[in-house]
Amino acid sequence: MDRRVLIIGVGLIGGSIALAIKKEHPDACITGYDVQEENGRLAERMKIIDRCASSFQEEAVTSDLIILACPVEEVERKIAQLAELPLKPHAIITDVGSTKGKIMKESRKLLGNKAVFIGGHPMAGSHKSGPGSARVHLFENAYYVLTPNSPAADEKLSTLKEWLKGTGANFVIMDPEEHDMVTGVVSHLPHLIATSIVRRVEEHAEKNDRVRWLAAGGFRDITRIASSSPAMWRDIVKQNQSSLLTLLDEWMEEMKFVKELVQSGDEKDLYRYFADAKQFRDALPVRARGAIDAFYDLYVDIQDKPGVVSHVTTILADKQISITNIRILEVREDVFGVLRLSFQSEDDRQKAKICLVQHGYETYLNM
Ligand SMILES: NC(=O)C1=CN([C@@H]2O[C@H](COP(=O)(O)OP(=O)(O)OC[C@H]3O[C@@H](n4cnc5c(N)ncnc54)[C@H](O)[C@@H]3O)[C@@H](O)[C@H]2O)C=CC1
Ligand SMILES: O=C(O)C(=O)Cc1ccc(O)cc1
Repeated sequence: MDRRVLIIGVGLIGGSIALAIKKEHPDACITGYDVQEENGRLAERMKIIDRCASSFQEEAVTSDLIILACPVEEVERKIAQLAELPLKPHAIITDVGSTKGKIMKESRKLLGNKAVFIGGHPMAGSHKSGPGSARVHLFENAYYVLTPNSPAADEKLSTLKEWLKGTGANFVIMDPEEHDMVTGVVSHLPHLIATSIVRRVEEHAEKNDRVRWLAAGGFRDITRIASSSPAMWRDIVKQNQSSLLTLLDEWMEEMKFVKELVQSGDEKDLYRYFADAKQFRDALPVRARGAIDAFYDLYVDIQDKPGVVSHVTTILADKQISITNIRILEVREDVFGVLRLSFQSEDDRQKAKICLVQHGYETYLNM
């Protein structure tokens, strides 16, 4: 197998793919190109990629594998630009974009080229972004959709799977239109709904500050994804417009039904509505590892006292527990804030929890 890989867009997904490729193919030279130069440099410093380049065109013509890992509108533009280049005859071009229909249509421009295009979408990720959040295990046990665009691309499927073996993902071939409808149902529409819930709550919070304090538990669970990259989601909605319009019509019907249910107050119907949803959700398969589990975060309530943050970090340093990220998240009525500590492993997170609790801190695994 040839050994030059180019990743265009070294953020959460590009960075995680780079780590997974390196794990299985340590000899491969992985170059990253990112329009935000600091992301490329950070990925290089973190040894996520071997080197970063300042022009993707120069790198593309000598690469055996090109992975487009930028927002999906940009994936389309990059395909058109790559189609103009004298790419290596056996090169494979793939992407990781959350939509496939428009990208696959655009990929026809590459058919005149001897390189092949195989669309890709790892069905795992997070609301975090940037190379600092990249994780080698992000895609473990997740489904990874592949959409080859030609018989020549079919022939290269096994080579691409070999490159991506380190992801630990389960590959599945899908038709691009079916992909966009299914991801519309399970990912893109839920994202719009989560975001709209946050916007409703924000409006209420402007009138009553207590809304902010009480926005906990369930609200946080169903709106976590609303903290994702706005640029990425702007592009997904633009690319999957037609599926989303159909799904939004269905959603409005569902809300009409819910309104009638609430209005009727019928105990049996209300119970059934919740029970049916619980039964379906409880039966959904759970993934053993990866995605959100790859982020070992611990939340700690901290009081408004000088030196409290350094007290927390000193307790952990004394126990030789490394923190990979630290952030003060929000202000509540009775406390100064919530500290979010990120660790490299579940083991570190559990150790940190135990020693912080011993020192009287209140900690949570989720917010
Ligand atoms: N975040 C997630 O959970 C998942 C995202 N995806 C897809 O992966 C792709 C990347 O998303 P993330 O890694 O999450 O976002 P990210 O924001 O972490 O990384 C995207 C990177 O692309 C770079 N970029 C933007 N425009 C560029 C351009 N013109 N040329 C070169 N680089 C450019 C950005 O500077 C950034 O570093 C998107 O297409 C998204 O739809 C797929 C599965 C999961
Ligand atoms: O954060 C989460 O739970 C996600 O669902 C992440 C995600 C975002 C976009 C995708 O195309 C696939 C996965």
